[in-house]
Amino acid sequence: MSALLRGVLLYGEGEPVDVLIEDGVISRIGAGLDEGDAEVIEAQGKVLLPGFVDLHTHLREPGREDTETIATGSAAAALGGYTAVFAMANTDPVADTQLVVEHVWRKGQEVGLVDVHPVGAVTVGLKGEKLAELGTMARSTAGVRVFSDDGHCVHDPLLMRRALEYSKALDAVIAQHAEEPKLTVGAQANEGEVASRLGLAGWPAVAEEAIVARDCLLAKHTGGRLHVCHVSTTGTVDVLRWAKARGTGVSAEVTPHHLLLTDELLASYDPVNKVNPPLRTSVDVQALRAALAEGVVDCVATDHAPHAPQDKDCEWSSARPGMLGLQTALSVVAQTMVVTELLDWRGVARVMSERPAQIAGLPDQGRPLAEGEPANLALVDPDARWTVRGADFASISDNTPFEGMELPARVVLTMLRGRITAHEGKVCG
Ligand SMILES: NC(=O)N[C@@H](CC(=O)O)C(=O)O
Ligand SMILES: [Zn+2]
Ligand SMILES: [Zn+2]
Repeated sequence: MSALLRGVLLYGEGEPVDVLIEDGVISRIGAGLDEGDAEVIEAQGKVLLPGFVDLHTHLREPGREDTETIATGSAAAALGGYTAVFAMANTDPVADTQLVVEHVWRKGQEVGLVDVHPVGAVTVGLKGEKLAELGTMARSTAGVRVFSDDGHCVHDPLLMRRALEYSKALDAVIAQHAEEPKLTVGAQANEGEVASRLGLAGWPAVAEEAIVARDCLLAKHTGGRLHVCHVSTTGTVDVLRWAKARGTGVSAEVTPHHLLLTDELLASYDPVNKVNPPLRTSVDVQALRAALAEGVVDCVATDHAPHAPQDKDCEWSSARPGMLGLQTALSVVAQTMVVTELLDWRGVARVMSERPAQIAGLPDQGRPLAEGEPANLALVDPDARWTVRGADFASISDNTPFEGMELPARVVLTMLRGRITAHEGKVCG
């Protein structure tokens, strides 16, 4: 199978070129290439980027297939320009054994729209009491390299220390949901002026920052590798900058929603805006954007978190936290980082593809757009404008906080090892 992308801008730069894809790799790049028997895709003015890699996706299978499955989540990922996603371990049963991670891995392969890499739990049952069998999961067919109790914080410092020690031996990374549980009991919203006004119990920034600081010290002490999930506060950025300057093995992600939305939205009491960590202030949003541009925060991860209507269309306090992200990520990053000139398209490739692939140790993702490289690609229309409609998403759930918003830029084609997985808003294959 071969394809010729005609007239693309590599990373949105320079003169238009044609890109020939044969046998799963980029075989030629040049002007006016002969198509031979390749399928021609007219792509004048479109921006070609390496396929996106999401370090933080909730696919809900096994256990909550009423809200998302590996198949529907893979479809959403392909439509969003992703060629690899990391499926979080907070499923039912929890992905804390070889059996479950291999099940998720195999299902992802069967669906074949995106590489689904299972994240292994750090502790048995996400209970924070006993380390899971990290080595067994690492050596399994799934080859787990990212471990996380996401949804919960590994708050016991001794367990966190042991996990970081293991991460060295396994060439893995421990992805921490940084939330000191004693500081967030009953928390419903960012602690601050808005929460006080609305009468919602506060989730203070320090509950995140204290754990990030502690874990950076532990990562430095052990020589292990820490990844900080969904960074949401200005203080966390300061801690990360300090830790990186002293050579700590730490990386960090920010979600699209934390780059765009603030706690002012909570005035509507619409639980679609409830998420963990909570939406913060515009000061935090500005700090997160700057940190991503600077590289203090390494990458964007969606924290795509589908939820059933009964868990979202209810009272604020009983609603579950989480929001969809896969099909809006590129556009929200364009809105917050490209339109604002904080990043160019090469920068977008860095934060959505190259850095996440490096952090997770994926050798064939986030690669340069060059001859001989695997054809894992996302083609973006930089001039598109579109209106978000959750009901139109491939996800089973529709809990998008961006409903009705008009956003810039759109993924028009995604390719996994030379195979088209999504084209013009339709899933292929
Ligand atoms: N982000 C969320 O608000 N929810 C996530 C869990 C998590 O990422 O902590 C979920 O699984 O629903
Ligand atoms: Zn989390
Ligand atoms: Zn999550």
